Amino acid sequence: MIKTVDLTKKYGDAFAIKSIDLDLQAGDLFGFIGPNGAGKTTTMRIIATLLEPSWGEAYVCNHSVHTAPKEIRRLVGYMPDFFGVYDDMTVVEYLEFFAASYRIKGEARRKRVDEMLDVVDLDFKRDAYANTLSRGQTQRLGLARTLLHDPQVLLLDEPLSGLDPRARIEMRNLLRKLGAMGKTIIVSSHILPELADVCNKVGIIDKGELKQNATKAEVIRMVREHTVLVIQPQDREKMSAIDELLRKHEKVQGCEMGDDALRIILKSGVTDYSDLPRLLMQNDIDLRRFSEEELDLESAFMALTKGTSNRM
Ligand SMILES: Nc1ncnc2c1ncn2[C@@H]1O[C@H](COP(=O)(O)OP(=O)(O)OP(=O)(O)O)[C@@H](O)[C@H]1O
Repeated sequence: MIKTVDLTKKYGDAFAIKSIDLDLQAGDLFGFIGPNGAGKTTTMRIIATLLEPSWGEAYVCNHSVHTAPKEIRRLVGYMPDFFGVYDDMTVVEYLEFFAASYRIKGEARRKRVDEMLDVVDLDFKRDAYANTLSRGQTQRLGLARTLLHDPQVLLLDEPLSGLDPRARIEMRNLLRKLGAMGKTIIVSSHILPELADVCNKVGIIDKGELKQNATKAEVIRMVREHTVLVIQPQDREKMSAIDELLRKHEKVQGCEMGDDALRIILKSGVTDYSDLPRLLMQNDIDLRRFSEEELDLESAFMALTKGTSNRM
């Protein structure tokens, strides 16, 4: 659906983005994550054919941005991070205005606008002036506008930015809904936990370079140097016995005692720990929990953009 090859944009001697390779399939919801100035907007604007790359290729449904920008514009809906609304237009008028610019006419236009108001849950504001909407409602209106021509691909630049917690939840649900409609979506953010929930693929970009580009689970796995196990015995009294047994085990680097479970940090590179539960059971320790600790996307991001994340 979306493919970029060696996509590069330079301003003078400075690289805004450097050799970005993306490959997204229909239905992918790609979280494009990076600090301010990392190159997210530049990448999306090139894919939307609003900016020319210095070199490299970007394709949408096999159409190149160089040779088929018109076809791409029909397929893509781009929502910038900030957009103006006209002071003297109601929500319905605003959407009808943009629907008209897509040459959607008459009854079909009214129907389309109503459908979009329904999708973004803004029908109750249809007759309100667009400039009286809250930030969350304005973002939803922007999304409705982006959806008017029924694009297959959505490029959403920081749609969560500036939203209060409730509006973020609503926008996240909306992203899920659009994903379920089969759209291919790139959504940029530096707000990580919110995106982690909704996307299936993640690209981490920093200083114009794509540091990781994989499924969410793969990114997390790649940055974890040590596997960490969480072990909880049936009997709390056995915690120190576990500590004693495992602390000196050849695969274990260290043990940390918690309230009712232990964190066992394995040595770097050790991924096979299948002998450990057996060892514990041979020593009469019944287990309530024995699992690998999950690393969240935010920690993975911090590990990958060390030293730069303070710019966020
Ligand atoms: N017109 C321009 N002229 C010169 N440099 C530019 C121009 N547009 C962008 N840049 C630079 O390119 C880099 C990438 O910018 P971009 O807007 O793509 O980042 P971003 O990840 O979208 O950041 P943000 O989250 O702040 O929107 C930045 O260093 C920026 O200063």
